[in-house]
Amino acid sequence: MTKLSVNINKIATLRNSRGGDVPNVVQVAKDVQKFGGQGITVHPRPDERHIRYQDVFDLRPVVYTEFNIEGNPIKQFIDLVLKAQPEQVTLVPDAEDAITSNAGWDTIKNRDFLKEVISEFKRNNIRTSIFVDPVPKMIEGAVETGTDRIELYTEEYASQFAKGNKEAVRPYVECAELANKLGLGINAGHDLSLENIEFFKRSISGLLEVSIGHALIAESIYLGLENVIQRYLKLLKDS
Ligand SMILES: CC(=O)[C@@H](O)[C@H](O)COP(=O)(O)O
Ligand SMILES: NCC(=O)COP(=O)(O)O
Repeated sequence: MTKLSVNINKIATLRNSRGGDVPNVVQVAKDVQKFGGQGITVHPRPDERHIRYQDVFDLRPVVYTEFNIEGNPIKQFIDLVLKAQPEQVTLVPDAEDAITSNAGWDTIKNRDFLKEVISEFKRNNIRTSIFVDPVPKMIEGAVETGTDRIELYTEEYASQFAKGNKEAVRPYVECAELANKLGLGINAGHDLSLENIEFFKRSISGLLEVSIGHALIAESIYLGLENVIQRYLKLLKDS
């Protein structure tokens, strides 16, 4: 089964653009779950340009599905996650000034650092996932860090798929086979959409979870949030 975790960063972006509390991120998280979303993802960034650290604490009591907090494990982020106790933390090596996440971890260079941070989260019963490019060496390196899961960075797949290049899924298929063999759980995310999700899901064996935000919220403008979530759930069904 592949779970749909809805990333609500963009709801916070919209709210922050006016300085008030519309739309209310807590209400949206409740509605996402009511509409069938199987998880809520947030990616608080140090400048709090969308999800604020306080949002994480406000969301914690209402997220009864699976709370996934993503981010670069700087001290402030580690403290936040340990306090909020989500079901999953996803570590992403994004620079502070990056518009959005734009690369996976070099799991070889950062092995010792990742090992230390991951063991701290695992000691606190928080499942760990690390964001990686679909490169076999990085998957092998991920095992060494002790992480429970990897999140495959799907930007390249999404941009190639939009150009009609379905072959772009191949490195993901190979890395998923390797991850399955090595006992790593597989998540995926970034730029997944109603257009490209079905082919990805059908291609990747053992895909446990996708986190989708930007496209899902954009699609909801035309189709409505409940309808869009239902469409994703249908496309993610095991055949
Ligand atoms: C980790 C990842 O893939 C990102 O898509 C991210 O979580 C989205 O963050 P922004 O909403 O800040 O672009
Ligand atoms: N981990 C990826 C995520 O949460 C959502 O990414 P996107 O759909 O906003 O690109």
